Amino acid sequence: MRTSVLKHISNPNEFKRQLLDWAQQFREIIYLDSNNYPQKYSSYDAVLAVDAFTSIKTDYHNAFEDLKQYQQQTKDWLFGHLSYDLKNDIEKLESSNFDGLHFPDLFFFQPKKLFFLKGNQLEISYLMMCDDELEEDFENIKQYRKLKVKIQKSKVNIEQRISKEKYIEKINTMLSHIYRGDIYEANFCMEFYAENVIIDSNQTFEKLNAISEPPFAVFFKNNQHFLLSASPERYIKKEDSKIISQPIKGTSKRFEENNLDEQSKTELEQNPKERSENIMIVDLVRNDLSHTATKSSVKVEELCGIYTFKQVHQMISTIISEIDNTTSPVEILKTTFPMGSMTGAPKISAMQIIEELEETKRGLYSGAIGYFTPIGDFDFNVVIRSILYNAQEKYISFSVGSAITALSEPEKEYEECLLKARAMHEVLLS
Ligand SMILES: C=C(O[C@@H]1C=C(C(=O)O)C=C[C@H]1O)C(=O)O
Repeated sequence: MRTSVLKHISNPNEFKRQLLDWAQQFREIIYLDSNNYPQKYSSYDAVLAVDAFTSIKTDYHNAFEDLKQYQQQTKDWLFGHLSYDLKNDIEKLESSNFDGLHFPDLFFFQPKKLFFLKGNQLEISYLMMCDDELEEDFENIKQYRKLKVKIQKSKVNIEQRISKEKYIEKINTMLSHIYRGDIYEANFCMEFYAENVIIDSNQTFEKLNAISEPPFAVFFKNNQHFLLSASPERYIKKEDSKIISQPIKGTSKRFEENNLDEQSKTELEQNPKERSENIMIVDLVRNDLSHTATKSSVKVEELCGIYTFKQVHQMISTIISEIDNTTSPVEILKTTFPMGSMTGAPKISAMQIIEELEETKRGLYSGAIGYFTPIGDFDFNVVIRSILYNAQEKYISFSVGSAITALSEPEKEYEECLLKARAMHEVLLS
């Protein structure tokens, strides 16, 4: 069904830039970049999928079943996204908060043209219907120089959907739910947005990616919908019969001065609030994975590891399990979605309270973006630290959040949100 060719790339960083610039001509684009971040479970350094041959786009009703059928019928590479609101297909929940972006709840496509980069090796894989274009495209990409078209960028005026006073009030309400025993932990998020703006999405992504260099960066385009993501977090990956989930909970500041930076890392590692919020989510993920795991196969491979990124230090745990080969890949997503790190514990009550207190429909923020392989393996990130853009409606949005537990201080949570929002602010205002 596909024709594949291997090429040697002498300058992978330059090639990645050319590849993404060349890709802009297509209506559907997913570009994934792990930015050479050292990690145990990485399959590629970068992947580009463009030009849909087939696709599926749905709201949440019956979405996982539709995706399951689409994946089983195509048995090819599929790239796309799951939005947070697919929770409504899994549980009796609803999403009635404000939405300025209007992304579909679920979108996947089977790309005609695919590129996989690992080290100096590039694999190009084209559907046979267009494999006569492969060599010519490769030559074009190598010589690709972006045309300096001046996009009439507008001044971006970023507003905050929830004021600081209201934020503190809402966190206090969240805390009263926790003291009452309704929940132990919930991730509360708020939106920053700008109206009537036109941005150069490719250039904005390049800037955001350069100042963050995260392992799960994504440039996504579906006609007028864009996601420019600098996510450091993996939601879930499947490699044969092994499932890997890597929730992040626990965030601390970076400092230029080495001593202060080390201190910030140590404080994160030892902080009882950050550790307990991480461990509660590890328990939840263990429970989620147990729905599809073979007996006694759920294991915590790493608990509360500290990882440094350009913008922040993060605490990450790795939970693994084994499945037997009759389990459908979509079933594994359905029984773990939405990811524990963006919801809370217990999950359903946390999602209900989140819906009540937040003011923006999460949509693709707090969802996942990734791919299925032809044999049904997959890899998905968590959509955070991301700019979402509806070019037709000239609307830009980025949300940030943090985990609220009994040990939370509202002022500190507010500061953590601003810290996470800093990179997005910086690139949009520069
Ligand atoms: C909600 C966000 O991040 C989530 C919350 C984190 C935390 O509370 O420490 C860390 C990673 C994410 O799971 C965000 O970046 O917007």
